Parts: sequence; C-alpha cells; structure tokens
Amino acid sequence: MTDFPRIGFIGAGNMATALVGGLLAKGWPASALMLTDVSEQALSVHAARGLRTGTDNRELVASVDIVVLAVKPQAMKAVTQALADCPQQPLYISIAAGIPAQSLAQWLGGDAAVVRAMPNTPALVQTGATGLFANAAVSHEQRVQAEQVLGAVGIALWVDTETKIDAVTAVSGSGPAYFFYLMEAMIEAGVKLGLARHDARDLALQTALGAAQMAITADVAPDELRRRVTSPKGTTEQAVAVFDAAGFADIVEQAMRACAARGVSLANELTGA
Ligand SMILES: NC(=O)C1=CN([C@@H]2O[C@H](COP(=O)(O)OP(=O)(O)OC[C@H]3O[C@@H](n4cnc5c(N)ncnc54)[C@H](O)[C@@H]3O)[C@@H](O)[C@H]2O)C=CC1
Ligand SMILES: O=C(O)[C@@H]1CCC=N1
Repeated sequence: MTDFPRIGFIGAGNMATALVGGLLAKGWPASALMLTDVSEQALSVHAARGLRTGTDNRELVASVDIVVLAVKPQAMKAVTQALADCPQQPLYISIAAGIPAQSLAQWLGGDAAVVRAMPNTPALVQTGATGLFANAAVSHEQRVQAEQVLGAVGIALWVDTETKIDAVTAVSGSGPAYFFYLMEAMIEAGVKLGLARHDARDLALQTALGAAQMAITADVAPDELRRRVTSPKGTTEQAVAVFDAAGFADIVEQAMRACAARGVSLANELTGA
C-alpha cells in the first residue's frame, strides 16, 4: 500500500466534489485522484484544478486502488454491471443511500470487496462524519484504506450491521440539511425581528458554529449546555417552550425515521427485493 492510495470517483457530483475538495485540502496528492462522469460540466471544475478526469469508468477502474461509487442510487445498477468483467479487483466504496453491499457485489461480478460508506458534505471542510460497513470480501488492509480515505476528511466509524447505515444516513448523511434548514429559518426570523439580512446571517451561522464547537469540546451533554443557556424566567425558556409545544423532539424523530425508511424503500425499489 502506498501512503496515498489512488482513488477514482465514478460520479463527480456534489458528494464526490466535497470528498475530493476535502482530500486535496488535507494534502492528498492531486495525482492520486481521478474522476469520471457522463457530464463534461461536472468534470470541468475538477479538470480546471489539474485533476485527471474522463468518461470511461472501466479505464478508471484499471488505474486506481479504490473506486468510490458516487452516482445516484438509481444509476448504480447500470454503472456497476458495466464493470462486472473488469479484470482488476479494486476496493469499491459505495456512498449511495440505500443500495446494499450484497447487491453491489453481485452487480460487480460476485465477489467484489465492497465498503458501504455514508459520508456527508462537510467533508469539504474536513468536518465530515462517515459511517462505514464492509462486506466479507474486504481485507484488513482495505478496511484500513477506507478509514484512511474517509478519516482524512472528518470522523469515520464502523457499524457492525449494515442496517445501521440507514440510521447513519438519518443522523449524519442527511443531517447537514437539517442544520441548514434551521439556519435558514433563524435567518428569516431574525430579519422579521428587524435585523439586516447580513447581520441575521452572520449571527445565526456563528451561533451554529459556536454551539457545535462547544458541544464537541464540553465535558457535558448538549441537554446540560442547553440548560446553561436557559435562565429561569428568562428569554430562552420562552423559545424552548414554543419548540416543546410544537413537539420539536417528536418532529425530529419523525423526520429521521422517514429518512431511514427511505433508505430501505430505495433498496427495495432498486434491487427488486
Ligand atoms: N449529497 C449528499 O449530501 C450525499 C450524497 N450521498 C450519495 O452520494 C451519491 C451521489 O450524490 P450527489 O453527489 O448528491 O449526486 P449528484 O447528482 O450531484 O452526482 C452524481 C453524478 O453522477 C454522474 N453520473 C451519472 N451516471 C454516471 C455514469 N454512468 N458514470 C459516471 N458518472 C455518472 C452524474 O452526471 C452526476 O454528476 C448518491 O448515491 C447519494 O445517495 C451520500 C451522502 C451524502
Ligand atoms: O438525500 C439523499 O438521498 C442523499 C443521501 C444522504 C444525503 N443526501
């Protein structure tokens, strides 16, 4: 194994772009990264910064150690079946929601080494969070490689059963969208309360950053941090009472259950299970 395994991305969209950006920023050599896509436009941003790009997925498989399958779940069967007779045996890392490792291995010809990963877009700024699951064909060295790649752009942890990848998707894969949604709502409400939009934005985003930073570094759990902001008979108490009356925790749970359930239904739709 070289220090930096060669990684090829099939699909150069949002998530591949976030991972590539994070890897480059972390010092991964550009010469060890390659991308293919059917869209020249998707590739152009990568070509512009000197990365190898192309449209031939089989050629990519032949020139890397790790293939990251980064197309939409709906495209995965056709993309992987077209690779089934490739003589090379790279480690495949699928980042697709839903699609089981067993289906991927079967479409790839039967005994492919497949890691299912569920990363998230903050990988772009080295604060990603990834859940990983390996099929039985993945060697110890390949597990180390998968961890090396995803761990370079944030935290990466293994789950012991594949169904937990749907839970990871609900927490961290889709999770950035929930926080962005809250930011959007806080900015709009701040404007309605009379702040200039740029001030509402700066204050809301800095608060999100500060809260996350505190929650990560504090020696107490988020509920205690929340209590410390919430003075008895004070202002926060009123805000939290409104959240509680609207069933905030229940809404979050329902949203995350719907997210995880979509992982299951995607698998059923796309694998014929
Ligand atoms: N966007 C996100 O936050 C996350 C996405 N994912 C997963 O990552 C995968 C990609 O998602 P996005 O990047 O958001 O989608 P995207 O639509 O931005 O990117 C997919 C890319 O695949 C390309 N593509 C389609 N067919 C192809 C083929 N035959 N060969 C090569 N490239 C092909 C498309 O042109 C497109 O550029 C999905 O499976 C999704 O479930 C996982 C975690 C987070
Ligand atoms: O929304 C999706 O399906 C993808 C998977 C996790 C985040 N984005």
